[in-house]
Formats: sequence, C-alpha cells, structure tokens
Amino acid sequence: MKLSPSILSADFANLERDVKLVEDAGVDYIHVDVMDGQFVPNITLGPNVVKAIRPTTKLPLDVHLMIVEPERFIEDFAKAGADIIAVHQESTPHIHRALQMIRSFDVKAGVVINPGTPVEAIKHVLPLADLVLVMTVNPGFGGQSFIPECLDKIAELARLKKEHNYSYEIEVDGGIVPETAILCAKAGADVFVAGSYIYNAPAPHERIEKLREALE
Ligand SMILES: O=C(CO)[C@H](O)[C@H](O)COP(=O)(O)O
Ligand SMILES: [Fe+2]
Repeated sequence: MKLSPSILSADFANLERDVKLVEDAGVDYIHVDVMDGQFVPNITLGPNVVKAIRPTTKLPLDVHLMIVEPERFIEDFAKAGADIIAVHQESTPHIHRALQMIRSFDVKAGVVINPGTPVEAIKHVLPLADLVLVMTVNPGFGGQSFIPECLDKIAELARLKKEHNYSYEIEVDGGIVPETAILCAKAGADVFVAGSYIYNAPAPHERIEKLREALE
C-alpha cells in the first residue's frame, strides 16, 4: 500500500516545507495535480513548478495531468522531472499514443478515468500502463466527497490485472480518508492519493499515520 499526498491542498507559498513534511512522515510518492481551466474548471500549476519541486525531494513525483490534449506537454513534464505522468482517457482522442509518448521519455505511464468513464474505455491500453488512476471524485477540486460507485471499477481493474498478469498499480484519488481508503483497499487499490485529509490538518503526519493504520 502506497501513499501519495496531493500538494493541491498544501500551502503553495511553502511547497518545499510541505513536501518535506510528508516525506519525513514516510510517504511513497508526491502527487502533483496539473489543471488547465479547460479540461477541468480550475487552474493550478505547470512544468516550472514541477521543476522547482524536483530538487526538494527524493520521492517519485506522481504527476496527474488534467489538461486537454496532454501530448502537447508530456515532454515538458518529463524534462521537468516527473517520474510518473498520468493522462485522462477523456482528455485526448489518442490515449494510446499519449502513453507511448510518456514511455519514450523513460517515465512511468499512467492512464486516468473519471467517475463517469467505464474500465472498458481503457481496456486496450492496459498493457501499456504502469499506473491506472481511478478518480473517486469528479476532477478539478480538493475536498470533495468520495463517490462509492467507483469501487466496482477498482475491483474490475484488479481482476483484469490478475487475469492478464498486467503490471500496473491501481491508484485512487479524491475523497480519500481512512474509511474510504479501507473500501478501496478491499476492492484492490495499491496507491492512495489524499490532499485535504492530510494537509487541512494541524498535524499532517498524524493524518498520514491514521491512513497507514487503517490500511494495515
Ligand atoms: O486530482 C485531484 C482533484 O482533481 C486531487 O488529487 C484530489 O482531489 C485530492 O484531493 P482530496 O484528497 O482533497 O479529495
Ligand atoms: Fe489528482
């Protein structure tokens, strides 16, 4: 079980401090949410911020692109130091090409599906995926409520992984707190993104501990 805190809910004026805080608490990845104001109704950050964070941590940077036609920026994020780049199936007519492009930069390739998108939509690109991210809220904002209907998709992805011996990790993102993390773990999730639960707290390391305890 891996934890990937989302810096979407961190203090953007103190990103180095907030990344170190969770690294010291023993998390596995740093989740970076990139939003363009088109694919989702919010704007966050671009490759320059990924480049700035890169030297502040040894942890893999798990970059979640919520942008239209992500192919235009894959090279920039790879060169900025992303270790994983995840692109939405809904954001491009060429999801297969986008995943190939990510791999061509020696970066792990992730494919993401929104709550309204079935697993069937990514079935044919699963052999190319190092990570499959199941959104458990509609993307765009932190602090939303978990959508339980997404649990079936986690179980389906876990079943397909076993059946075909695929190597992807199953990641969940949105509304993750100890109770929902347990449900996702039972369904077969491997990586847990949490933003507001970790950062909107006086002691983020205690929240990380609570998530770990729940998952153990
Ligand atoms: O991709 C995202 C939103 O689109 C974020 O990673 C996600 O929402 C994390 O925030 P929270 O844990 O507060 O739900
Ligand atoms: Fe995310």
